[in-house]
Amino acid sequence: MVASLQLTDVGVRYGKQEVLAGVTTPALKGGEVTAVIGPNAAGKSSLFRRIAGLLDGPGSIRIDGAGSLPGPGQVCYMPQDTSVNTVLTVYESVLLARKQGAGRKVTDSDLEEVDRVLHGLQIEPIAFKGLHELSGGQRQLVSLAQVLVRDPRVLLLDEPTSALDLHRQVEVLALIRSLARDRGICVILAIHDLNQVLRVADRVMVIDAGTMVSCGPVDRVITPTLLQNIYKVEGRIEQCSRLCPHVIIDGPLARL
Ligand SMILES: Nc1ncnc2c1ncn2[C@@H]1O[C@H](COP(=O)(O)OP(=O)(O)OP(=O)(O)O)[C@@H](O)[C@H]1O
Repeated sequence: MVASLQLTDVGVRYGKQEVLAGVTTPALKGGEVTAVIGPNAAGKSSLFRRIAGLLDGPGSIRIDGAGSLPGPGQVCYMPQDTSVNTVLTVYESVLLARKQGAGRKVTDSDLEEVDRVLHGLQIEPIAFKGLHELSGGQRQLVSLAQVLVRDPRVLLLDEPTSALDLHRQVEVLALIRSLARDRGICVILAIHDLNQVLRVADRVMVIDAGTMVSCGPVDRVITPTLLQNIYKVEGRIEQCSRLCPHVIIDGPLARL
């Protein structure tokens, strides 16, 4: 079944400080990838933590049209910080993530799913390394494996490619794209690289200073006006040979 997620008037406060208010979206459908963009400290991670049920706050979050609270296992969240302090191996940590809230008995299908995810992310060669022995990029791939293995309805990925080299970024985003399509998962990812957003996303949500300032198809949202208004950078959008739009920084900041 295709998932859907709809936010109505969602907000976040830390104590008395309101960092996000009035976020209302159309129904974000399974099979689609929504990118959340915006300046540092705009409120993107706070929005993710709120959707994942880790923070309370005003507003409603409807998944598959039901209830205002996400049910267990419906939402999987990969935080920005992927540091670890455990002695588990990569394989153990991914299997443990798979079993989270799902009973202790490990079945053949659990093991097959772990193998499938490790293979998809091409991290089989490090399966039996300790988490503490991994590079930053490897840790990020393992964190991704830990959420993908749980078969979520809604997948929230906070900067999932920030530590990856270009080849891995391209591969991981392609994997996320096809998982969304094949499994009908609703994927929302925060990402700063606008060129990757233009390649992977169907829809873009722009958060600026705790407010959603726009939400729509990528080509309508990522424009020279957005570059200027949100990022204070002059630029234009051009298409590559495969007709995918790319941001070209131009003007005084083009060459430093
Ligand atoms: N645990 C916390 N307690 C208090 N304030 C917080 C907490 N976490 C975040 N904030 C504040 O909330 C605001 C939004 O932070 P958030 O992490 O959501 O931004 P972001 O858009 O994800 O930023 P970035 O792009 O830099 O990761 C910031 O002003 C931040 O200082």
